[in-house]
Amino acid sequence: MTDPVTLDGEGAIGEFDEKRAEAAVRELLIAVGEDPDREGLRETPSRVARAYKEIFAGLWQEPEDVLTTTFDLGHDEMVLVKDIEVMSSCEHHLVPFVGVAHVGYIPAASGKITGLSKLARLVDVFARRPQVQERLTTQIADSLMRILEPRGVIVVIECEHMCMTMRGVRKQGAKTITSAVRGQLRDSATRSEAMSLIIGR
Ligand SMILES: Nc1nc2c(ncn2[C@@H]2O[C@H](COP(=O)(O)OP(=O)(O)OP(=O)(O)O)[C@@H](O)[C@H]2O)c(=O)[nH]1
Ligand SMILES: [Zn+2]
Repeated sequence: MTDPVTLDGEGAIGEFDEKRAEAAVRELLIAVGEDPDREGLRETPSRVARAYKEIFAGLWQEPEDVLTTTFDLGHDEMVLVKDIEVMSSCEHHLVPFVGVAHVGYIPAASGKITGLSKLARLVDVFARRPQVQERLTTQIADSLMRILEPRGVIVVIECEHMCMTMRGVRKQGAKTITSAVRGQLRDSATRSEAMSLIIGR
């Protein structure tokens, strides 16, 4: 079986190796001083392996897989879906970072519009990988620009990082906000309109 090889966070090549993941979790349990053969832990390596397969499912998906449905509605004003749940994993500590994403775009005059749910699916494709928040934000914006060819894109993500909460600096409630703005949404008036829609909850 080919090892999954990540290319700068651009996804994996090869299958998910469940047996290998299971063996690694067993090793980790031993390394932290646990007994992986005790009753409560006996099934844990296989459970964790299956959980990782789900949590990192985005490694085996491409944005093109989800941005499939496009319509021609003749709508060329901003479309914004806000408060899309984000559940991702920090690639430095492999613990979750969670929060919301706001994704907006301005279709080209005779351009492609996608289904609203597809924007949320797109967030998941990139969130379900070992990530940093900045790259997650950029990948969503750049794939929308590439696939829908809109006049502009804005992506704002607000997350709390468990690696800052449950360990390390241990600061609960700190939110990290990242944004990526492309095309016409870089213009200050358009950008302000988008930001006021995002902030006005
Ligand atoms: N820029 C960025 N940093 C992140 C993200 N997720 C986690 N980090 C940071 O990655 C850094 C890794 O720092 P290191 O000094 O290598 O690791 P560490 O000793 O575990 O750091 P501490 O978390 O400060 O204990 C930490 O400052 C984390 O807060 C992210 O999405 N973006
Ligand atoms: Zn972290």
